[in-house]
Amino acid sequence: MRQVSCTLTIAGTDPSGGAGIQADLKTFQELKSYGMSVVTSVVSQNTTGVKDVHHLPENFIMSQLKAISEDMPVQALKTGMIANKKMMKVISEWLDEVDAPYVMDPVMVAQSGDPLIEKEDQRYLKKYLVPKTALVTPNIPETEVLVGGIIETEADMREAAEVIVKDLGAGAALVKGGHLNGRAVDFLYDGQRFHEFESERIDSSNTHGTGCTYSAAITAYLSQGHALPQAVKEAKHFVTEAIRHSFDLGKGSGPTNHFALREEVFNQWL
Ligand SMILES: Nc1ncnc2c1ncn2[C@@H]1O[C@H](COP(=O)(O)OP(=O)(O)O)[C@@H](O)[C@H]1O
Ligand SMILES: Cc1ncc(COP(=O)(O)O)c(N)n1
Repeated sequence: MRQVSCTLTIAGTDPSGGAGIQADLKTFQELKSYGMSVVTSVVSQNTTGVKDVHHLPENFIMSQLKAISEDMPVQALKTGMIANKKMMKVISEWLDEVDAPYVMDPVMVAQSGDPLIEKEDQRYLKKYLVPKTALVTPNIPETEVLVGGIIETEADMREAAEVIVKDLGAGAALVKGGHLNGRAVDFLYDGQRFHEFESERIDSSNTHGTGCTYSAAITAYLSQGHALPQAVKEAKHFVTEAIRHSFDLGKGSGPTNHFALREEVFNQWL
């Protein structure tokens, strides 16, 4: 019988295809994992920003989650945009029935600056979801919300990663440095030690969906049995190449290139 790893994303949509559920499914597919998705919010957005948002009722989110868990295996899962407390609560309840590593991308604001989660509900991510994670992957502004403080240096990033694990109860924390100047470095704290993942900073404004793509890639590698530091290392390579070969599409911050590791496709474009 053919075996395949199954990965699930629970997130909002991006009709322009660079972020959210669409980015997650493209990433799963590229990394040879069978992708599944549960929509939380339908977001009308493109590379320039968010136009409108329609939140699905929490009972409908639960219905989708049950449709997956009563029928399909899940080897690893991730969450992206979860707009409000009611959604967080049902997802948290459902997670109690699932035995698979859970990666949380604590999405709060789109690259364009538009909010994707109700501000007063941000704190409920910590209460309902962070303690159930195998990994949380905040960028700098999200880290500041999670730990309450300003992150300006690499030392601050490391300290925050430790707080997210030791005080907030995450399984591990990957604090991403894309929003700081200088090298693009991320710090993983796994409860025992730090791991550092570095790449050169690529001169590109096409970074729409980088956080989604990165956390989806980590999820795909975890579903295939990689240990966490190895999964992050491979995913960092994937997202770096996706930024390096990103598409100049749209009028705003363009999407990353999920084909970037495929030489045969890539050579055709050169
Ligand atoms: N210009 C860039 N060059 C290389 N890597 C980058 C660049 N911008 C972001 N990254 C990397 O992309 C990943 C996503 O980072 P970040 O921008 O911090 O998150 P988010 O997309 O959630 O805001 C991280 O590994 C970060 O280091
Ligand atoms: C539905 C959804 N989820 C997440 C993001 C964040 O992506 P990014 O910060 O990389 O623009 C987004 N724009 N839309």
